This record gives sequence, C-alpha cells and structure tokens, in this order.
Amino acid sequence: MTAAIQVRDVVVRYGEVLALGGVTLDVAPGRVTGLIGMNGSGKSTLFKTVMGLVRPDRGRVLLEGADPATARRRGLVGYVPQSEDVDWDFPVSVRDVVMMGRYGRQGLTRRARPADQAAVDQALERVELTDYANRQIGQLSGGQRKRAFLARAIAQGAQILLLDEPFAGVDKRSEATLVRLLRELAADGRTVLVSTHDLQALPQLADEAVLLLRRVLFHGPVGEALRPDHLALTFGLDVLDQAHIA
Ligand SMILES: Nc1ncnc2c1ncn2[C@@H]1O[C@H](COP(=O)(O)OP(=O)(O)OP(=O)(O)O)[C@@H](O)[C@H]1O
Repeated sequence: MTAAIQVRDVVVRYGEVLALGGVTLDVAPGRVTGLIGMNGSGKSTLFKTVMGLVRPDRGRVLLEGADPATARRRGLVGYVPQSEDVDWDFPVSVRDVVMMGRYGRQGLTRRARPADQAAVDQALERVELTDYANRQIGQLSGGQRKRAFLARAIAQGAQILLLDEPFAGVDKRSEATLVRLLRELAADGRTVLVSTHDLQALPQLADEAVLLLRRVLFHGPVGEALRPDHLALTFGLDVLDQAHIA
C-alpha cells in the first residue's frame, strides 16, 4: 500500500541545533502509528515539517503525493498541536474552534452553510463535546481541549491526522476516549500519526511504532519497539530500570 505520509531524508536545523538529522519515514493509511522519543528528540519538529510549518534544510515531505502547503490548502491534513502551542485565553468557543475546520470550504466570506453546521454538529457529537459547544475553549479540561481540536480535524474531513502529545495532562478516562476515537478514525481508512510519552498505553493505541532520536531508530510492530534494547537506544539506559516496561 502507498504511504500517505512520505518523509525523505529530512534535515531541520534551528541555528546551531540539529533537530532532525536525515529522517526518512513512510506512514501507512488505515493504521495508528505511534511516534516515540524523549524530550527534544524532534517529534514536534517532525509534525511541523509534515504540516509545512517548518521548512526543512534538506529533504522533502509528500502527503498523498502533494507537498505540505498544497495538502493543507486541500484540507487533507489535520493537526492537534501540543497544548503549549495554543493560546487558551483566545475568546473563541469550542464550536468556533471546530468550525475553523470548515474555513477552507467557505471561501473568503467564511459564511457557514447548513452543511458546515451539520459537519460541526457531527464532529462535536463524535468526540462527545456537544454539551460544551458554547464554552470558551480555555474553560475545558485538558482531555476536552484535545477532543475539541480532534473535532476540528474531523469536521475538516482531514484524511491525515497528526496529534502531538494528545495524552499529556489528560486524565485516564479522556485518554481512553481519545484512544478509541483514534482507532475508529484509522479503521475508517485515515492515517493517524500520534506522538506520546506513554509507553504503557502504546499497545492499546498503536498498530506500529516509530522510535525517533533526530532520525528514525526503529519503525515496526509495537511489541518490537518496546524491546529493552530499542528503548535503551531511544531514551538512554534509565528506562531499563522500569522493569514493568522491559
Ligand atoms: N523554534 C525553535 N528554535 C530553536 N530550537 C528549537 C526550536 N524548536 C525546537 N528547538 C530545539 O530542537 C530540538 C527538537 O525539539 P522538538 O520540540 O522538535 O522535540 P520534541 O521531541 O517534540 O520534544 P518534547 O517532547 O519536549 O516536546 C530541541 O533541542 C529543541 O530545543
């Protein structure tokens, strides 16, 4: 099967810092792929490069054959950013955030048509936030905020979903809801790439895993990714002390 996300030899530098040192990766549709790496390993940079928000110094990214800017314009790719990258004080409601997923279809007037309203209603229902639609986005819990951004991507009709640490600061129940939703979206044929620190949740979440440390150390079945030697390479030797993972 052709990869929905193709990353080829991508190098990204921030001044002196080498964030990605030649990443090559194919991400398949219809599956959840977990992206694992320690702080600073380049996970967010990889997402931003795939979104076209960061320009690689070398290499290229194709999303269903299109460059990231074109894919974004076509609404092909939806992004749930890390919480730190969002201004939670911004005076928008949950419904407004989800409606942003429809902007690409509304032209310059941004007038929401019945089809847009219906898509927003359905997306809110799918993530179980219908009752919170009129709340200011900052007045949600961590898990609800993630679900609101996921609803935006669903309303957009994005075929490729990128989620940067969606479980950080999220209670276990919200995490379970998010995992179920991501699995459903993948079963529908979407491409789901999700970064996480939560290695214990990985077997329930993902079909395959990518271990990242500025480049791809491993890409394959979750069971193999969690092997002690792979984790030691990815996180350093400390992780081996966590016997329940090893
Ligand atoms: N805008 C920036 N300017 C300078 N350096 C940056 C910038 N963004 C990231 N970096 C650096 O690039 C490296 C990779 O960062 P990145 O945020 O991609 O890692 P990450 O794996 O997402 O980390 P975390 O798990 O902490 O979010 C780090 O050394 C980071 O300090």
